[in-house]
Order: sequence, then C-alpha cells, then structure tokens
Amino acid sequence: MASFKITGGRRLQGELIPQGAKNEALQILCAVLLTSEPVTIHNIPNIRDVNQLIDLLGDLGVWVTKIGESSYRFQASDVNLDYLETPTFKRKAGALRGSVMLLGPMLARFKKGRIPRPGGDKIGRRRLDTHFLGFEKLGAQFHYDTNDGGFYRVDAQNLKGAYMLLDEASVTGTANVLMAAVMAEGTTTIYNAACEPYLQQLSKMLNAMGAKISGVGSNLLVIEGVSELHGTEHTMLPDMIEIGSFIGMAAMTQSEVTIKNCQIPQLGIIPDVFKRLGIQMEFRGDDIFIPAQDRYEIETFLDGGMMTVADAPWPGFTPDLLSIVLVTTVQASGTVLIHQKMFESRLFFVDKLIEMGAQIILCDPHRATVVGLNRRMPLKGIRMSSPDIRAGVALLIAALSADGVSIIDNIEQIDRGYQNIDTRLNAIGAEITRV
Ligand SMILES: CC(=O)N[C@H]1[C@@H](OP(=O)(O)OP(=O)(O)OC[C@H]2O[C@@H](n3ccc(=O)[nH]c3=O)[C@H](O)[C@@H]2O)O[C@H](CO)[C@@H](O)[C@@H]1O
Ligand SMILES: C=C(OP(=O)(O)O)C(=O)O
Repeated sequence: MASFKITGGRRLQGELIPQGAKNEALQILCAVLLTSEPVTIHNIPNIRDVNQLIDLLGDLGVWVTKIGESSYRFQASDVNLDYLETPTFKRKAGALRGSVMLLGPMLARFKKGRIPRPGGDKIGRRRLDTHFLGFEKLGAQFHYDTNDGGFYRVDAQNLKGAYMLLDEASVTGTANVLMAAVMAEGTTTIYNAACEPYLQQLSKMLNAMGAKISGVGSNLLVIEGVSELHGTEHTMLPDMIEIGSFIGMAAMTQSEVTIKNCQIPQLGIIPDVFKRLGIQMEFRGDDIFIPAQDRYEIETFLDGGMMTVADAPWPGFTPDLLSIVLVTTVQASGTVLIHQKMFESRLFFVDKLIEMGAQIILCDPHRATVVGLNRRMPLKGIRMSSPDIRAGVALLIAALSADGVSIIDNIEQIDRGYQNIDTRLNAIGAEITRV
C-alpha cells in the first residue's frame, strides 16, 4: 500500500492541464469491441482504472497499439470469448467498475456477456438492476451465479429493439444498454436515460461508427438498429471532475492557478456551484483562471436561507464533486449543507477533516453541515487513509492547506482516477512525496 507525505501550507502557482475524462474513457474503451475495424482514441488518461481496462481488452484478444503519449489504436478483430470464463478474467474485471460496460458490446456483437461483480469505490450500495433489466427488455436472458463472489451472465441469440423506461438514470447502465441496442433489430427507445457528457461523447462516437442514435444530450434516446459498425477516431473530453478538484484545491490553498483547455461549455453547472461558494474565477478563452484568494464567502439562497449543495443526475451537480465541495468549504466564510443523495457511504471521511480541525456536523450518512473556519485557524496535518477516489483527493486538498506534515495511506484509490497527481502538483509548488 503506497502513501503520500504532504508538507502543507505551500501556495501553488501555475498552469494545470486536465487529463482525459476517466468515466468517459471507461465507456469509450468498451465500445471498441463493437467493431472488427480499427478504432483510434486520443486523450486517454494514464490512470489505474483505465490501464486495467486496456489490459483486459488485450487479454480478450483486442490488438492494442500505443501510437502516442495518450493515443491508442484498438482492433477487436479476433476476440477470444473463452477468456470470459477464466479465473484471470474474473479477478481482473472485478477490480474496477468500468469493466461492467464490456457486457453491452459483447452482447451486441458476440451474443453473450460475462462479468464478475465489478469493483470501484465502496461508497454505498451500487446495484446493477438498470443494466440487466435493460438487456432483458432487448430480449437477453440473465443469470446471476452467487458463487465465487458473484458472476453475471447474459445471452441473446437475437437482440430486438424495445421501448424502456429505466428504473433510474444510471450512468454506466445507460451506456451499457445503449451499446447493446445499437445493433439490435429495429428501434430502441431509452427513456430516463442518463445524459452526462460521458454519454454524449459515447453517442457521438457510436454515431461516427455508423450507429443511428438521436436525442443525444437528453433523457430520451432513440436508436435505430444497424447491422454493423465501423472503425473511427475519437478524442476524450478533459476530465470535469479533475477540473472541479483543481478549482477547490486552488481556493483552499490560496493559490493562483490556471486550468487549461477546459471545454467550459461541457462543464454544465460545475463552475456556478464553485462560484456560489464565493470562489472567484475568470474564463480566459477556454482556460479557467483562479486568483489567489484569502477569503471566500458562501452565498445564501435568495431568501437568505442556508446554502445547500446536493447531487443529481446530469445536468444536475455530479456526486463525484461533492467531497471536493465539502472540503473546499472548510476554510470558507459561512455555512453550507452538503447533501449526498445518491451514495450512502461517501461522507464518512469527514471524521478525518474533523480531526484536522474542521467544523463539520455529520447529520446522517447523506448529509453534512460545514461551518467554514474563514481562515481563523489552519487545519493541522495528520495521518489518514484514503477511503475512495474523491474523498482521497479531498483529503489531499486538506493536507495541502494544512499546517505541518500529513500522510495519506491507500493512495491507490487516488491513482485510480488522477494521473501523476503528485508530480503535476509539485511542478506548481506543492510538496508531495510518494512513500
Ligand atoms: C465508472 C463510472 O462512470 N462511474 C460513475 C457512475 O457510476 P455508476 O454508473 O455505477 O452509478 P449510477 O449512475 O448507476 O448510480 C449511482 C448511484 O446513484 C443512485 N441514483 C442514480 C440515478 C438516479 O436517478 N438516482 C439515484 O439515486 C444509484 O442508485 C446509485 O447508488 O455514475 C456515478 C453517478 O454519477 C458516479 O458517481 C460514478 O463515478
Ligand atoms: C465513484 C467513482 O468511480 P467508480 O464508479 O469507478 O467507482 C468516481 O469516479 O468518483
């Protein structure tokens, strides 16, 4: 288990270039299985989850060629279906969440999909009903084997288009059902579809491969099935969660940071949420400039009521940034209620922030009230462990702002989604050592 040693209190200054989006990459990489032709993908982040998925594709028989710093060519012309039944597949696919999206493309192209219970953050119950109910609507048979920690099987000789109202707007569930539907016979309508930029990007890529998807960006997708898909070239968006993390980090550490090439129109409500915390930012072309700020004041609602930041499916505020918002408000002026509606175990990391000196009341597993310190005193460095990817970065932000030295253990959680975060932050003045 690796750790970060952080000497806090350093102000950062300089430019940060966001990596390609983790959650988009996981969808896009699975989609390469939908064609036997080459698919070239650019701006692939060099992070643990993505590298594990690329490794898995290679094991499945996909030709993987690295053609540039963050560009790869994939060709799924000789897929080895027997691999799906091996213990190695069960072990490797069970290590990350994104592997679940191999099911849809496998079902569409090879009539069968297999997956162990996927990994990913332990942030509460993470059910897969939406995925399998959707596959069943398309005519697939579903089987769940409870042995060996759980193994899911789906089979379908002939997928047929159908109307479906998803039981919830699941991000990976929508991607999975969409990829299964693109080559189904006839028309599929997916209502209550998730529509995060990840899905918009996936739909754009599938259409470039010859799929016929309309309604992209909305919660109603209509898919005319086609008989086959072709190769294409695709470039990943910058990671909006990393951009949000950098905004929070700049504010907490009183740093002047420019985040380059953010594709600002794709960030939805994210910049506004940080602005309502009192954080100044300037859009300079496609860059976001955050000036060094000693003080930032959380707004109240228009009627004077206390600010609440809550998550919601897109275009609402992404749950993946709530831990970052929470830590950012620790040194703000004012009070905020953080309401994590989607996951029930994502706020428990606040105990570490409280130990560092933050004023937080954990009201229940879903809600925490933060009373900002307004810089009356700095946080103090402690030893802590990273429970999940976003809490891990929230703790890193706290440690960077704190007095003294902090140790964060279990940083594999952070490496899952943030590319060389220590090196990139050290380049602009942080003091982080990997130990
Ligand atoms: C690899 C990947 O892409 N992971 C992301 C994906 O996970 P993932 O696709 O696994 O998450 P889902 O969208 O399925 O659901 C997330 C959670 O929210 C709940 N839920 C979902 C929709 C809804 O309308 N109401 C509701 O309560 C679900 O029950 C679940 O507990 O989306 C999550 C929600 O944005 C993000 O946190 C994850 O980073
Ligand atoms: C929860 C997340 O990831 P995963 O779904 O891969 O666990 C995340 O990216 O914040």
